[in-house]
Amino acid sequence: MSHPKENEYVIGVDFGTLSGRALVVRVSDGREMGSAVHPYPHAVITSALTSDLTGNEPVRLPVDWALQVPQDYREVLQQAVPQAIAAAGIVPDTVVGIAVDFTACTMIPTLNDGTPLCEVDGLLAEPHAYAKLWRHHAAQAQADRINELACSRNEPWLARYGGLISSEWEFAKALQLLEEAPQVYAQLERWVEAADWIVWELCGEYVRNACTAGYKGMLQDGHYPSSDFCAELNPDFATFVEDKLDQPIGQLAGRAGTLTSEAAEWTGLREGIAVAVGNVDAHVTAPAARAVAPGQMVAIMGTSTCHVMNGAAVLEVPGMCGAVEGGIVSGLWGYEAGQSGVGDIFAWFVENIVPRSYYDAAESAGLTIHEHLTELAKDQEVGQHGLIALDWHSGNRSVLVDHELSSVIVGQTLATRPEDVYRALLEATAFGARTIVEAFNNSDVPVKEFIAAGGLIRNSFLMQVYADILNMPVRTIGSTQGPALGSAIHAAVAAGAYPDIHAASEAMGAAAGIVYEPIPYNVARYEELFAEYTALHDYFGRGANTVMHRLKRFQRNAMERAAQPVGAGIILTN
Ligand SMILES: Nc1ncnc2c1ncn2[C@@H]1O[C@H](COP(=O)(O)OP(=O)(O)O)[C@@H](O)[C@H]1O
Ligand SMILES: O=C(CO)[C@H](O)[C@H](O)COP(=O)(O)O
Repeated sequence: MSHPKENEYVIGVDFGTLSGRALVVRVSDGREMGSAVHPYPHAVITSALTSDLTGNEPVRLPVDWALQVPQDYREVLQQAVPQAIAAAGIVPDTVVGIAVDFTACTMIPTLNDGTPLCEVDGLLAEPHAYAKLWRHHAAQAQADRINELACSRNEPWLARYGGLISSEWEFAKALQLLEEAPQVYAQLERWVEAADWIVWELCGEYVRNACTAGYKGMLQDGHYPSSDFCAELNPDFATFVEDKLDQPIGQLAGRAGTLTSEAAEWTGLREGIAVAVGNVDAHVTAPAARAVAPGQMVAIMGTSTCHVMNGAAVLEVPGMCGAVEGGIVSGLWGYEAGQSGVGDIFAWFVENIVPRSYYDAAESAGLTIHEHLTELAKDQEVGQHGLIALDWHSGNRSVLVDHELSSVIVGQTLATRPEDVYRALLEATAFGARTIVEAFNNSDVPVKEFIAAGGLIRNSFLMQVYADILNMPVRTIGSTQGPALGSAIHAAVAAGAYPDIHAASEAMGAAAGIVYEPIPYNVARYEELFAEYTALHDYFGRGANTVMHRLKRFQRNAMERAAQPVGAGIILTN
């Protein structure tokens, strides 16, 4: 290990849901020098593959699909990295390492050389050949079967996932691919996490990171679910692990390889610099927040929220996403839980429900629509809007692990205004977070601190609502670039500038941000509303009323009917 020099830099690249952000960071002290963002040209594809992709007619997608285009990820390296270097005003040759973090579980089907199937002749118009984004929720039927079988066979790994695995993950998505498009599955050679694919693009080496392999690929104690288990799911799935998934594992902050000449050309960086093993946008943020000790829960609040926390031992937390040894930092058990929709819910509301007049008023006040609605809602008494909402617009990842669930807002009247609903939605996400924190506390994995990172920390009213509903202080991270900074810290270790992630986090982690203390008056009132939230949560989420599941089935069938020519006489099941 060499001592970090004053004029050495690293780059962290955070691949989010809609864009990739590159951040240049000084190795010696973590100073953020400059950054740039590149939005993915195709964003998230949910309704149809357009003709620019298929080269022919558009191809409609069924309900709950969410695809992305891998070429958009390459563009982030080609655009955002050089722009960040220019913004930082540094000499590119002083960059000693690069690391990336990605949304997960975002899966790319590829050939053995890493070529995404959607770039292979004959597969351009095949939806299953594209990247399936983390929030592709169309594999719930496969996830249900995986859960039922694992439970009936008493599979030892199931407890490591709180008793249920999610439709967002590697096995459920792969099984969907096999069962809906066997001809594409036959061409699939590697089933690759996007985090590892982009590292492969950078250094020419396919190294599977320990984080996604553990949380999303069900790798526990060195083993994946057995071929026997996979065969019982579907005989053609028996050799999935050995044929398409298994790959040498790289530990977090390790070096995957060095920058290739092609990637050096794309990024403007020096060939041969260290490329770190890939990581997940949530987990990578813990060192950036200097929150790697057991009991420090970091909530990365953006389009969704992930909750990550270290623990000294492994215990079962019902409905958690997973517990993985070394899943956040080596030497500790990393726990993860999550809410599939948070900022996404607020975005849905402002894009679909808020009237034009509110946009005009926001513009006149020089505010974003979110800021305007927050201003209108923030001085209400707790409960004044008369509403309770469930935060399930994108399903429920924890603690129910069910993406067939949807939202409900109780209490609307003719007097209900947009700001009332907006506030109820903010509160709903905080109630969802409290449900998760309580699941940990009740399982002897106590949450001692709650640290918020991600884009939503800019909303101070929202942070106060979380403090009041959780009844614990909420500390924000003193950086607006938590994941990218976390990646940069990993790059510094991979480049040999620090001996391990603890030392690098200490030297380069962000300063503490604002601490929001709970306000006792609000806490008392939110207690009552949380009891109402929990009653609704259990009623719709734990089987007393399965209307949400039935509505999803109606919707799927109706969509299929709508896609058929009139009089086609199709038979649908429910
Ligand atoms: N002032 C605000 N209050 C609440 N939500 C906001 C506000 N401004 C933006 N958002 C939401 O934040 C989300 C973006 O968060 P961000 O962390 O930037 O993205 P990502 O999760 O892709 O990294 C969007 O879903 C948007 O709806
Ligand atoms: O599940 C995840 C990590 O395990 C996803 O990466 C995350 O939910 C998506 O992140 P973001 O909301 O920041 O785009």
